[in-house]
Amino acid sequence: MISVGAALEQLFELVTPLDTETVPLVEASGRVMAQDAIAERDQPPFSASAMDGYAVRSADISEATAFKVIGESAAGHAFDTEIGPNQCARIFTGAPLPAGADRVIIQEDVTRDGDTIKFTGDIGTSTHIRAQASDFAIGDALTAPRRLRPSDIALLAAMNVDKVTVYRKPDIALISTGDELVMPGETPGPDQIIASNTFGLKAMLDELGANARILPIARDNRPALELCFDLAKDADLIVTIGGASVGDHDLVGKVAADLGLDQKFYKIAMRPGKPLMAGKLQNAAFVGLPGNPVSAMVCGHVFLKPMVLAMLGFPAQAAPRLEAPITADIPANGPREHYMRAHLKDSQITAESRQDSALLSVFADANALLVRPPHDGPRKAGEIMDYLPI
Ligand SMILES: Nc1nc2c(c(=O)[nH]1)N[C@H]1C(S)=C(S)[C@@H](COP(=O)(O)OP(=O)(O)OC[C@H]3O[C@@H](n4cnc5c(N)ncnc54)[C@H](O)[C@@H]3O)O[C@H]1N2
Ligand code: MOO
Repeated sequence: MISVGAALEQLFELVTPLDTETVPLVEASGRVMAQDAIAERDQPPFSASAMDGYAVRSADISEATAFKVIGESAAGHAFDTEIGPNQCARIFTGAPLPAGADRVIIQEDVTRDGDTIKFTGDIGTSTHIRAQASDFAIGDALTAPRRLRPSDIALLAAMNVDKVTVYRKPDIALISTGDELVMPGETPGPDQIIASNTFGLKAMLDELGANARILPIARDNRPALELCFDLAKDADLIVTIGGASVGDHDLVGKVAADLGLDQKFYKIAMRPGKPLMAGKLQNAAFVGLPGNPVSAMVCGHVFLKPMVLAMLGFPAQAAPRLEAPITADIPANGPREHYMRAHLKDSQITAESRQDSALLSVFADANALLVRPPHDGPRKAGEIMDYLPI
């Protein structure tokens, strides 16, 4: 059995950043930018008023008691006459500052009588001006790789970038295996259960920016598995679930080998997740996950998510860990790195009392995986331990 870290290293060797595509800005949210986006203009493109008021020359302020209003600058309608001594222009928020003016007096501090304004009191010190390019300048870059958030989309729009080059979405084929499985919504026989893993994994991987496809369930026989592998052959990553262990009906490894799998490893020192296998199957990366529902999902967090991020151009690295004190004693760990289902609350972490890798209700209650190194000794309440947020 190899360690979790060694397994992850080998998994990273199976994937590379994918090719790119150009998408319209309206479809770019959540995608990972593959090329820097460059601002095509200054923002603001001119010095603009930040308030509604009057644009004046600050040099006049100490002397003059009254200013003559000679025109108006509104957003989208610049006033193109220079402001002279003791003159001003009516100005509105977002409007270009007329030549000559270098300060805006807000209208609350002014009385107006016809074309004349006077200050009513303390006008403060702010100029109420947004300088040209004070947000960003032409040529400024939003750098890749970057997962585009709504705030990035707004920035790109302001930069007048209407198309973005992003990494293609990883195409991931998810194959449940087992005679006992039916799809959600179907009527299971008395000895059957519902296939849950593919649905949980699809949700996890799609959220990360992949395009995960749930293939038909492969029954526990060679022709069925071969058919599903054939349906999956164009995928970037093929993930099987179940049939990975040592039972008589655990055929995934054997069938994949006969189809030409270049196997990198089988079995890792991890709990849950021991019977994990991986390799290259023709052009696709292949990962065979254990069937136990929590094992499959934990392996998704620990292995599949970092692989997908590497395909999306991010550095190949393990899922980042955080630290928190544990709320109760926990006994010594065995020889496998243990990813205990746990609940983080008020910055403290509590291992769930039941750790069976079949328990999806416990997994759904968990919001963290408490990580125990192999052979970790007993731990006391209050000790700081690593966890993965999930
Ligand atoms: N003698 C041994 N038995 C087992 C070992 C072992 O080392 N020696 N390892 C155990 C461990 S650890 C795991 S994990 C499981 C993994 O077994 P498989 O990958 O072969 O998975 P299956 O036997 O096909 O299924 C296990 C369990 O999960 C259910 N399952 C499978 N697929 C799905 C799915 N898509 N959705 C929901 N549930 C699924 C399946 O019905 C079984 O209950 O092996 C142990 N045994
Ligand atoms: O190690 Mo298995 O992956 O418990 O459930």
